Amino acid sequence: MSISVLMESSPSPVLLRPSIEARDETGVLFDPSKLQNQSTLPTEFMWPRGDLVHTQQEELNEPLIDLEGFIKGDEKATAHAVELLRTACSKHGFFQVTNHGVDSNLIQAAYQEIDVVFKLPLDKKLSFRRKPGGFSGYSVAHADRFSSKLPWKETFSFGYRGLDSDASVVHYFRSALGKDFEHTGWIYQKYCESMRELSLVIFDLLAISLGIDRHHYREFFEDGNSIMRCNYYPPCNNSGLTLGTGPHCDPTSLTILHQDQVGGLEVFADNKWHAVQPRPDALVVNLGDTFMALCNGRYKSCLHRAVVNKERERRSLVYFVCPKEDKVVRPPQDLMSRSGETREYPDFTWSDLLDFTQNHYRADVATLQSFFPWLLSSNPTSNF
Ligand SMILES: C=C1C[C@]23C[C@H]1CC[C@H]2[C@]1(C)CCC[C@@](C)(C(=O)O)[C@H]1[C@@H]3C(=O)O
Ligand SMILES: O=C(O)CCC(=O)C(=O)O
Ligand SMILES: [Fe+2]
Repeated sequence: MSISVLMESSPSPVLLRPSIEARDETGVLFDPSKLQNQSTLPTEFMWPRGDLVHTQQEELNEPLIDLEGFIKGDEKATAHAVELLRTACSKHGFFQVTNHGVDSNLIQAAYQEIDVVFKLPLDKKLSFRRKPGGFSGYSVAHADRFSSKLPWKETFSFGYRGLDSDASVVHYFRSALGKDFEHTGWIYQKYCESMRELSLVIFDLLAISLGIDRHHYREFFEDGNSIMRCNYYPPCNNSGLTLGTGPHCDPTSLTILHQDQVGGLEVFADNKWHAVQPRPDALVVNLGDTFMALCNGRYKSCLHRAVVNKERERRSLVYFVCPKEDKVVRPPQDLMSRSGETREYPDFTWSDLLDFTQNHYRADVATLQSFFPWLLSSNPTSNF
């Protein structure tokens, strides 16, 4: 089968276009296995110079936060972790955690299953591709959504319902991929459960660091529905001209990411891009736009991107924590009343922001700035 990127008559770098069926005659699609052998880069994958600016050699002086003491209730270790977290979140919204309680065998198993999924024949992968407007499923370079600045990656995403008593991830794999994928489903079910548990620990630490009720964010997110995404970045002959994932802040609340040993994740801090060295024992944590709104901008949504590699394929496992769709996102009363701060952002729901990023706007460095005028114009009675 020959698949290449869908073309359209008037390419638009930012706006979404209506999704088009994979083999529409108006365009061409990409077959990822053929693409990586091409010597020239299709123009759809070229990124502007400004987005490709080089990485600093100096590593980011990011904190590595050991969670063991906090999880065990050790006061001194907690105070130390809180201090590191507060500084990092105020500066760039990025840190790594070790002794996080997620079984390293489970992480390894999740990588094996990534390979099971991405090595499937393309027509099988397309049978569970992302449906227009949704976020679950397989995607090649998001070529059905965008026409330029395509990311050099294949992705596979699915939802995870917290408080999940009916193994929704396993159900998804069984219904979308088939019953042969039940084992894969169970690995990701367990992976998401572990990530959820860890996210609640991190929310406790974030609340302590902001001086509010320790369980405030845990309670807010306990019934949330999160998104799990597996990223596969094929090697690229023209790695200097494209990006695996362009510069962006995650619109979600908290992102817990594991990258393989190839490396490629970069974080923007002190006005430069910094490579994040892969650490098999660590999980990368990014704050997203929704958390920034939940703490009235005290902490930053982390600006990051992923570069691609000339020789080696790369994988990452990303768990995006989201509130329950209809919950109102607003900073806690005790944060606001104590400081006398004014509100930085209007109220919104995750369902609105998700709709915005899946149907109206491609998430980037300025999603929130673009979201609020859109939200207010579609809902003029909003309370801001
Ligand atoms: C709600 C989401 C939209 C994206 C997946 C999750 C959180 C991160 C977003 C994303 C990764 C930011 C960069 C652009 C994007 C289109 C991508 O490259 O995948 C974004 C995701 C998406 O809209 O699918
Ligand atoms: O693959 C990576 O390291 C980064 C991916 C990412 O930022 C994302 O999926 O939102
Ligand atoms: Fe991201």
